[in-house]
Amino acid sequence: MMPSQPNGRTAAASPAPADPLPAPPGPATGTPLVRLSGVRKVFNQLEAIRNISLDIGDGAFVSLLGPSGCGKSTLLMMIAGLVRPTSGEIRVNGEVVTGPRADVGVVFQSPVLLPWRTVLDNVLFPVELLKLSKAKYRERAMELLAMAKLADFAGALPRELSGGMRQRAAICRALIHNPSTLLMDEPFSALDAITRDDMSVELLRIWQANRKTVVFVTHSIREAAFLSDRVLVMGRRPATLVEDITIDLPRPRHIAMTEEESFNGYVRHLRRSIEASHADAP
Ligand SMILES: Nc1ncnc2c1ncn2[C@@H]1O[C@H](COP(=O)(O)OP(=O)(O)OP(=O)(O)O)[C@@H](O)[C@H]1O
Repeated sequence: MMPSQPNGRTAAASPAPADPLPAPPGPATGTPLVRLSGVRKVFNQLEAIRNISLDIGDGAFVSLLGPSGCGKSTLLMMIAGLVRPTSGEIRVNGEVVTGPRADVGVVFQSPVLLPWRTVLDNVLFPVELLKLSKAKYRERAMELLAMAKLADFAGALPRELSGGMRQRAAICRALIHNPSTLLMDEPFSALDAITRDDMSVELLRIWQANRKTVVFVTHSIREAAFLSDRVLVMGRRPATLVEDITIDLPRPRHIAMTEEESFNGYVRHLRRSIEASHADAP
């Protein structure tokens, strides 16, 4: 039987931000970074999400896993402040979410870079939206691009980049203003299998260097098991959380680990959990 208790890990100290923004809260405050209380979402007559309550600890990597249409993106967009819950409450850093927040970065399925801007200017775009000084953030942008192995492409236009490179640039853009929380909605789903594996390892490297709290939406069981500290399995619509599974595999993780029995045990367990929760779906 797999362990299925909430993850209580706290983050290592974040590197000092190279900007004047308030630093993310330190570890072990006792307060979860993201808290959902009785969250429900109804679209017209359709109940998409039913009564989800959930705490996500500071620095955790948590995946929302479930089949297409179960409500994963809706839940993520509510945490991002881009969709309002019908009832219930969402808090990030202790504050009720009422709209998009500067301490939350979002990475969408498609990288949506502005085609006429260079990679560097795309990464700096949130800085402009937040009316912060671009000059102050330039160095940080170059550091992020170097971390994402894109330093040589800072002056390139998005069309000169591969899909994987564009998605890495979008991740840099989401990190530029040093948000404490990174929300990712199936960011690798358009990539081929090899690039997807490479990007997963890359994301874990970036996450470990920056110690963000990550909420990652996927319908890939393997991807969820490989990346996460904790996988939340979502049941069919109206979505509820059917299982909360701690992935107790060592870090740093390497793709070779996906061939090990311990990894495959988690994959089998997650698959059974999804199958059981969707067995009587119409
Ligand atoms: N703006 C909207 N208006 C009406 N219904 C919506 C809206 N957004 C989502 N829904 C419905 O809510 C349900 C959940 O959709 P959602 O996109 O959150 O699922 P998902 O699990 O992310 O799916 P996928 O993996 O295919 O992206 C679906 O039945 C969808 O049709």
